[in-house]
Amino acid sequence: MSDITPGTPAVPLHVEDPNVGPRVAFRPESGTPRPVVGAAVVDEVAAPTVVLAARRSAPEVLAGLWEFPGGKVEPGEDPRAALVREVREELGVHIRLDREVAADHPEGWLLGNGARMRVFTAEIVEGDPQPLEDHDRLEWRALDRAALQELDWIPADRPIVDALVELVRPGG
Ligand SMILES: Nc1nc2c([nH]c(=O)n2[C@H]2C[C@H](O)[C@@H](COP(=O)(O)OP(=O)(O)OP(=O)(O)O)O2)c(=O)[nH]1
Repeated sequence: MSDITPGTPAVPLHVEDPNVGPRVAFRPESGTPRPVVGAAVVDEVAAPTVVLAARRSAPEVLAGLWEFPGGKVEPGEDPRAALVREVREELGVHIRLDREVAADHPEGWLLGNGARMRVFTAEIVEGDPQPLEDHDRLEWRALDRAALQELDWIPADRPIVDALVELVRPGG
């Protein structure tokens, strides 16, 4: 007889790995996920030619994928202030935000976990970016759709990359 009882989640919450013992395989976020902010850091907001992509080193499920540096907004924190803070923590640079890469939703782009992310273009006003936290590699890439999409982005970021290229296109 099956040991599955009504109400048992379809996705197991724990898996047994003979090498490391039980671990959490997938834990849905409870409640509303915290909003996320990301920075499309360009060389110069007035005439951008390249954007800074960052490769995640953690968590395991995202490691190796490229993203916009940034992170979660703290409760009560202004999203733009949160983004400046996150980029300082992660890359060790101070940025000045410019335009929003607008989504078709005021709270931003839908991410894989149901959170929404607002993305802003930005330029560095102080410091030399280094992968200090959460990333193992940074790369300046031409603001060209094909060149950017060659990277292995977090899937939810691909439409944002296209929108960024459109936004910074002369006349965009
Ligand atoms: N920073 C960033 N996060 C992204 C992007 N695309 C995307 O799906 N995400 C997801 C990955 C994470 O689930 C979430 C951001 O969480 P995070 O781990 O970077 O946040 P955080 O630095 O504040 O870290 P913590 O509070 O969880 O320790 O958004 C992106 O381009 N940039």
